Amino acid sequence: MTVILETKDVHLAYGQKEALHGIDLSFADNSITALIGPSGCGKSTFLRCLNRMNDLIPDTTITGSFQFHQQDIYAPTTNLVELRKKIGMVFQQPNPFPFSVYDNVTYGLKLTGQTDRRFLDEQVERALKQAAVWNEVKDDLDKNAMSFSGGQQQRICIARLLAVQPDIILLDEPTSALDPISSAQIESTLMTLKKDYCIIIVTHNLQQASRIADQTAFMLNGDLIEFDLTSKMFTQPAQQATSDYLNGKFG
Ligand SMILES: Nc1ncnc2c1ncn2[C@@H]1O[C@H](COP(=O)(O)OP(=O)(O)OP(=O)(O)O)[C@@H](O)[C@H]1O
Repeated sequence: MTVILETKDVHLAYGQKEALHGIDLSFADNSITALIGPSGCGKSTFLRCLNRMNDLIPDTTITGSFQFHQQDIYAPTTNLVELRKKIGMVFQQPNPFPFSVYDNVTYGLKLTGQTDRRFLDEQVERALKQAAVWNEVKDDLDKNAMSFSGGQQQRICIARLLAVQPDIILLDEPTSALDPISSAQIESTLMTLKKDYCIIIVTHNLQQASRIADQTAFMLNGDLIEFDLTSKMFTQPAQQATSDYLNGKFG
């Protein structure tokens, strides 16, 4: 596995209040990393730093190093549209655009000027197959994406992101709004996708982290407490706080 994204000494403050106190993490290709920790510990804040979504929040100060391949994510020359194509994000609530499945999945490609219908058709099929939702929507590509179930909408959103060929997929509690069957389908989709992508997922569901993540990072009050192979952390955590959290003593 090759590390493609590395952060060092990441601090983030909302106004005067520091929410991240120096986070060092690295993320490898072809792997899933889970970010876990109690509510308010900074998981989503950290995740949003990785494709500069926090830039949209006023009065936010971010310092530290973010190396994606050999590129500094926060360099003034970074093209944010390109960055977010390479490091895409899936949110807690499925958020398809209120138009057809086809137009959702081709949205990013059309933004880059792609108009060749055959190419777009191929990409729609590829992305929906990769997101494991093709069989359920292939006869309804013209139907409004919002008319599908929550789980299907979430996989359509994953397909929308895959269409522009990202390197990294960020997911912020992607299954917490879904029923158990839809959640299991998303988990299985992610397990397949990790063969081709680097996946970073924020989850409150410890069983989900233990099922799908190769590495897990445990955060607490804006600090990174422990980062290790999931199999190791869940059986032999190095820190007492990790053990207490995994055993449900707080959180
Ligand atoms: N836009 C914002 N403005 C000000 N403070 C914020 C903002 N977003 C988050 N915070 C604060 O930053 C801290 C970390 O929040 P964050 O949402 O990153 O935690 P989290 O671990 O993802 O929590 P949860 O699991 O509940 O989603 C919290 O104290 C939160 O109140």
